[in-house]
Formats: sequence, C-alpha cells, structure tokens
Amino acid sequence: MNGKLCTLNKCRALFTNCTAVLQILLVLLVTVPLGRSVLYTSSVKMAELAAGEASLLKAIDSDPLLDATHVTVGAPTTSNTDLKRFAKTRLKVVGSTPEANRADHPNAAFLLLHAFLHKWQGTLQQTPELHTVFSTHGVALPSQEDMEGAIAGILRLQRVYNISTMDIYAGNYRGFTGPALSPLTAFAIGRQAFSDGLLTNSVEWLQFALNKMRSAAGKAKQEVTSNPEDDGVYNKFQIANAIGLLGRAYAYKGDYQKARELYAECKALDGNNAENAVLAHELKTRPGKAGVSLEKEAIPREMSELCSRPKQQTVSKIQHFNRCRLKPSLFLPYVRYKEEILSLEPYASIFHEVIHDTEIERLKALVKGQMTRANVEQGKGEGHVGAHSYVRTSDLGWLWDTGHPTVKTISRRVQDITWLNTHNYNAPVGPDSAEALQVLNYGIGGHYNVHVDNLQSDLPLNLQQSGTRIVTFLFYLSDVDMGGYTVFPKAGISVAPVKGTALFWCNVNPAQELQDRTLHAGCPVIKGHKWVANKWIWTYGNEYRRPCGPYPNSTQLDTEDITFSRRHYIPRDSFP
Ligand SMILES: O=C(O)CCC(=O)C(=O)O
Ligand SMILES: [Fe+2]
Repeated sequence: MNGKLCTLNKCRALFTNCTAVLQILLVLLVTVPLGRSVLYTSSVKMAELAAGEASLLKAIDSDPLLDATHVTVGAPTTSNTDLKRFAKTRLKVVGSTPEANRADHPNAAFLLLHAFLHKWQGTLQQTPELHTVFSTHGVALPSQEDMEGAIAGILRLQRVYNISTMDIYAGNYRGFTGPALSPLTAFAIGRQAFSDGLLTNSVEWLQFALNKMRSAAGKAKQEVTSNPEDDGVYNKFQIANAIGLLGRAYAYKGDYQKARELYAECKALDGNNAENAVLAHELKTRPGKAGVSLEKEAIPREMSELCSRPKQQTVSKIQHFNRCRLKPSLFLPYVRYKEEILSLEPYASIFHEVIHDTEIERLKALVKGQMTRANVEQGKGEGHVGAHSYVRTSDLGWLWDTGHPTVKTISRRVQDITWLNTHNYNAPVGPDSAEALQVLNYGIGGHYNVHVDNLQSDLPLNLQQSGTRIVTFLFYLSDVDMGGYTVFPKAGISVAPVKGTALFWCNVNPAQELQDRTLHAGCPVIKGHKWVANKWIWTYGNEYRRPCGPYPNSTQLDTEDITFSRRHYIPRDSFP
C-alpha cells in the first residue's frame, strides 16, 4: 500500500514485482471486408482512405494503360491524359504531407475529404470505373456529411483546446504540425460555424478567409502562395460571398452597425449577391435582437482545463484516499490487481495492466467488420442556426461473450477484478447482468460530450428487467498521442488513455443512488488513434455482490469489505 497519490509511473514502479495476472491468448486473425459508412467518425477508416488514394494515384501515374488499377480504358484518350495529369498534381499535394500524418493530422484529414468532394469529383465523373476500383480496394468514398463532420471536429478542437484560428489555419495544433489550410477551406469552416451557431468562431474564420482572399486578389497564383492546396486567385464573387456571410454572422450576434457596413461593402462589389440579399432581409427582421445573441454556449472552462491537463495529473487535489492498492482477485488465490484510487464519491479508480496487447489486437480484429457509426444526435437549434449537434463522434461494435473465447475471458476478468457478475448471453428474453463489450474507435476531433452512463429508457429486451448500469469498466485499447482524455468535470478527474489500463467507476453508490458526479466526457482526439472498450455491469445478479454498506453513506470500499469477508460464499457458477 502507498499512502500518497500514485502517479502512473510511481504505480508502475510499485507494482513491478507483483504477481502477473494477464493471460496471453493465441491470435487467430480474421479479415473482414470494410463496410461502407461515413468515414470521419473513425481514424482507421480515414487512414485507409489516405492509403487507398495514394496507391491508386501512384498506379495511375506509373502505368500508361492503368492496368494496375484494373480500369480497362484501352489506349490513351483525352480522359486518360486528364486522369494522369490529375494524378500528377494530386500526388504533389499528397507527397507534401508525411505518410504518417496523411489522415491523422486534423487538417490533413479534412483536406483529404475536401479533395474527394471537390478535386476528385470531376475525375470520378469522367472515369466512373474508378468507383469500382476504389471499392475493390476496400476503400469507401466519402460524402458531404464527412466534410461537415470533419469541420465540426476541427471547430471542436479549436474550442476545447483554445487554439487560435491562425494556428489552425497554419496546421499547428498545440505543436502537432501538419498541412496549412487554404482561404476557401477557411471560408468553408466559417460558413459551417455560422450554420452551427458558433457565431464568434464564424466571424473569426470568415474574416480570416476574407483577409487571405483579399491579399491574394489580383496577384498571380505563384506570387500568392507556395501552398499546393491553395487555389491561388479569388474572384470578386467569392470575396463578396465572404463579406455577405460575415455581415450575417454579425447580424446574428446583434451587431447591426457592423452588419450594415458589410452589407454596403458587399453590394458595391456584387449587386446580386445571394448572401447579401438574405442579409438585407435579416437587417429588417433582426434575428439577434439587441443583447439577445443566438450564440451557442462556450465550452465550460473546467472542461477545457481537464482536457488539457498534463497526462499525469489525474485529480484536482491530492487527498488521503488517493493511493495505490493491490486488489485481490475474486477467483484466484494470490492474484492481485494493481489499482490506483482516484475518488471515493463517486468511486473511481484506474486498474493497470489488465488487458494484453495480443488480446487487444484480437478484439480489434473481431470487431472490424461490424463497426458502425455511434449514435449522433442531430439537434435543431433556434432559427436556422444549430443544425449540427454531434454528441458523440466514433465508430463502435459489440462483442458478446458467446461470440469468442477472448471476449469471454475479458468478461470473466472484469468479474474477477470488480467482484461483480458479468453474465451476458444475449438471450432474447430474461435479464442479463452485463452488456456485451462495446468497442469504440474515434475519428477526426472525435469525442463524447458530457453524459452519465446510467440508462433508464429504450432498453433492449434482455436488459429491461436488469435495473441500471451500476458500474462502468472502460478499457483503454490504445495510447493517444494528444488529447482524448476521459474527464469528470464535477469530480475534477482527468485520465489520459494508457494502452492496457482500465478506468473503473460506480454510477450508483452502494445504496443504489445515482451519482451525478459521474458526469463524464471523452475529450476530442488531437493526435493518434483512440480505441476503448466499455463493459457495463447491471444491478441484476449483483444485488448480493454489491450490498448496501453498514452506514447510510457507505462507500464502495465499505461494501468491498463486506463482500470480501463473504467471498467464499459467492457462487462460482456464473460462467457455465
Ligand atoms: O472515450 C471515453 O473516454 C469515454 C467513453 C464513454 O464515456 C462512453 O462510451 O460512455
Ligand atoms: Fe460514458
């Protein structure tokens, strides 16, 4: 035991000589073809898109008859020549970003999607066979929704981590550098920020795009930029569009003086501008009446603080219960699990080294073919702003105990660690004690908004009589280079993912009262691939395993004392 707070490193040192508890399982690789779905919600799918594009471009560039791409286009034709020219230009752009960052860096991922929706579009229309080539290479083509999701991700990163517009434009995310954006992509971000009700961000991005376009206007492309993504020269209609929309953003913010000035400026440049026509109407109807802004709320300060903490700082203030302990296994004598206690109310702790790399690879392989987008709520805001509200941006899949021995082993290990029942048979009727393992991979700026895990409604049949999710056991299946912490704003907890560890917390106290301090979130990922797996354990079958404590305000540790003294009486037949 250690009476002080144990940082991860200290804990590791403390536990170095402890009993090993991990089981190494044989890996049987199963390859499943990639399903078609929205791509921005998964970093893995984005990486596949980048790799697929690069190899296809190389094939087109190197082979005159495009044999390597299996496109039977016969002898060189005009469209073939166009295709090769396109491939050459695009390869220059692709080659300017290091391979590892091609889809990982938020700007690179966004520009990749942008290229598919704007630059590839004409080429794909001219050579429709390319669609088949992409799909035979297992690469799904992105959609407009991907673009919107990627922009929402960039804006989220900007807001949560307080990154300036200039830094994001230049590709600098708190020191993680990548490709710069172009004035037109900056305009696209400003436009979406406007329709998402992020008016302050919208004004900043539109003004930024406008300045860049203005300084480029009238110059030759080579003088303007060395950025291969940059389209170079902007005509007065594009500039007028930015001015008109900027005017509208000011009008929604309630700054009519500024909005009127921009209206006049836009009118002088392009008398028929559509944005300006809307602005004229809005100046009459006054959508953001003086002092009443339709601006979406800022990210709470504590959320930004928790998401940006140094990796080792898990709690706001060190207290007496912040210590490491070796928790005995339920099933095996002498086996101990390395636990770092973060909080008593709600009870929250980190378990170290509870899942092996080979098991992690196995879970990822098992879930690969069935990953689908996690539920996303498309909220409707007031007026026409607030069109997108991305509560959770990730892909997920479910693994049942009955589906594979590794999954069952993991489920059994959770039982061994938590001393709670984790039955899950996916039976059509009758209660279960736990859900299947939910495996998640996050995408561009991927996050999960603040929420609590307790479920009360819309339950599947097998859980309808199971009570509630009493505890959450969250495995980290990857490290995350930057961002992606799990944070509890009310409890002041911030946990950086470390591959092989798990975060455990109790959604209800031993008296079965919901703990609103379990409100938590997954911070947006800046760099790296974030993989996690949730095991949610229910009331059913655990009534005696997690009894009420001796006092009204008994903690998890009090009930563990009771359970531990009765450990021999806990039935072992929960796994047939
Ligand atoms: O990814 C995380 O850090 C949190 C995930 C989570 O809270 C959930 O899936 O319910
Ligand atoms: Fe959660």
